[in-house]
Amino acid sequence: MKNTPSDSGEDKIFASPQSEVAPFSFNESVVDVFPDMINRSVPGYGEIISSIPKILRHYIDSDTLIYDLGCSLGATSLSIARTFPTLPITIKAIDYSDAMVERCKQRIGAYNYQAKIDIKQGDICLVELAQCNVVIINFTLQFISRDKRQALLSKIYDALKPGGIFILSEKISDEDALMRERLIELHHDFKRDNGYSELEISQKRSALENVMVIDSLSMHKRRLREAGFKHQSVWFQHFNFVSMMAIK
Ligand SMILES: C[S@@+](CC[C@H](N)C(=O)[O-])C[C@H]1O[C@@H](n2cnc3c(N)ncnc32)[C@H](O)[C@@H]1O
Ligand SMILES: O=C(O)C(=O)C[C@]1(C(=O)O)C=C[C@@H](O)C=C1
Repeated sequence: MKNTPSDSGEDKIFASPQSEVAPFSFNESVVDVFPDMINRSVPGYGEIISSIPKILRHYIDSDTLIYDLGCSLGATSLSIARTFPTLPITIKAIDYSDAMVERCKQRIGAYNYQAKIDIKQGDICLVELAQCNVVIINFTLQFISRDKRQALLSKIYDALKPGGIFILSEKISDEDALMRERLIELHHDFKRDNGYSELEISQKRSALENVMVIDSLSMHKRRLREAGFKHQSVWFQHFNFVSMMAIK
């Protein structure tokens, strides 16, 4: 995807030694480099974003309502809107970070499509969801406190119309200690291959500690079942990053 100049910076946030690494936050400096950061940090990110419209092909009609929860700069919403440029679908994109929401609003205006993308600042644990056809949460549940995750998934299940689809992408922690270690090594190799230094990898890791709390795949599966989803599958995995789909 083409970036607008304001968010096309190279991620150098953790490149210099910091005497004390502050907890990671989706602030203005992160927003400036976010597309570069997420593409170089999340294996399969681009493939997930470009595959989601293909998965949704069978769920999308003119009056479809889609939620993109934790939308950041709107990559998922834009990917959908640009794949179906003639359909007047409605996408409600919500993010907690003011900086993300402001930049997302500038970004989505830069393209032509019929979809109405409505971007709002808000906490996805608190917002009310209308009856909808599709809900997507890409790499955001991991930033929500664990004790709120089940309630959020249950709210999503309740909001979906029968036959509606939920897409959940997350970093996961393998339950097998050896595999967990190997997958973390592979992820760090992925970051190295993308130009991050040892210092950048370790300082970001410290910044994310206690901010990004990751679950096992079986925990995600259990939560989806508990929320009411009877049909679920992992449709994508690259190292310790997965995307799941669940149908009501
Ligand atoms: C890794 S980014 C998501 C990436 C995005 N979905 C994409 O595919 O490009 C996580 C986002 O979740 C947002 N976030 C974290 N907690 C949130 C909450 N409680 N409500 C809404 N957004 C939240 C952050 O502000 C951040 O923009
Ligand atoms: O696990 C890591 O080291 C990451 O950098 C992952 C991750 C994510 O999954 O959201 C963390 C923060 C940024 O938003 C980009 C990527």
